Amino acid sequence: MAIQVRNEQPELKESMLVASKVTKTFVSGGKEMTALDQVDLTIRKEEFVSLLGPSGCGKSTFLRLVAGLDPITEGKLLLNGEPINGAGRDRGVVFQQYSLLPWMHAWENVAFALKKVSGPSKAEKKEMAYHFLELVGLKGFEKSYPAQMSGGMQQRVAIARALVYRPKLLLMDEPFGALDAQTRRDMQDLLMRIWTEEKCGVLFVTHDVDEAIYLSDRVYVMSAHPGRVAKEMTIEMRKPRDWNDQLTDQFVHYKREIVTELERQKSLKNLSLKTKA
Ligand SMILES: Nc1ncnc2c1ncn2[C@@H]1O[C@H](COP(=O)(O)OP(=O)(O)OP(=O)(O)O)[C@@H](O)[C@H]1O
Repeated sequence: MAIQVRNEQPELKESMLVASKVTKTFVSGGKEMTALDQVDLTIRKEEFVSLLGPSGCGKSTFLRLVAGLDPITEGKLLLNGEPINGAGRDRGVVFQQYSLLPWMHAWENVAFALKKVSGPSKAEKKEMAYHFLELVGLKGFEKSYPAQMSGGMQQRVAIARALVYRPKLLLMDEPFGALDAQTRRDMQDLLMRIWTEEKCGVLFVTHDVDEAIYLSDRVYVMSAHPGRVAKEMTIEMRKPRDWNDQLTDQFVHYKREIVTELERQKSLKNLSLKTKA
């Protein structure tokens, strides 16, 4: 049953993803550990939202909750008004590790995501895989094996695989973390182009402040352990952006604000570690 969002919160009404007081605890070695504590976060339709924060603050945990790979412990996590209850084709996920099947061609890796989809024929699924490989700039490499491709190319295949069933929300967990600086920049521009064409929402986890500002409509900065939302910032720079935008006063202003918050979180974390010792 769809949960009604209260009228007095219009920003929640227009959001495709609503996290309200989401808490996640893990039990490990007989001890309970709170990874996320009352996280409030929204993503509007077709909005690009990044999640930044110190290592271990729960960014990946949050993304896994939205992907439906783990259940929340407390709070509300709604996608289009419905509680998230397991994985679904309305969400595509890209991790840092490409996890392609090495014995399959690039196109077969993409089409594999459609394995359980009834409707399109085998030939149509192949056509869809070819279409998305072209979208990510891999026309001509459809029959390459993962081992014959660079890291950047493999990640393009993984992105094509996540997009092939046209998810409404793309979830990306440090997708460019393993790539060299130049490939990473190319992939950021590719992602911006895809986002413009595919018009899906994006939840993007990264450690890279420049990357978050460059790509996002909004950035959330999380506090160190347990993860809470420490700061939310709207990036009011026109899109699509290009590299010159990173040299503007506006960009530097956003960067200063975010880095200051990250440093604040780091010192709070160190203080709490010292107090515990
Ligand atoms: N399955 C699990 N069982 C127990 N603890 C877990 C599990 N998954 C994550 N955690 C713990 O939850 C906390 C948050 O982890 P998470 O990986 O979400 O952080 P992160 O912000 O993504 O870190 P990083 O930036 O280093 O990738 C960590 O303390 C981690 O050890």
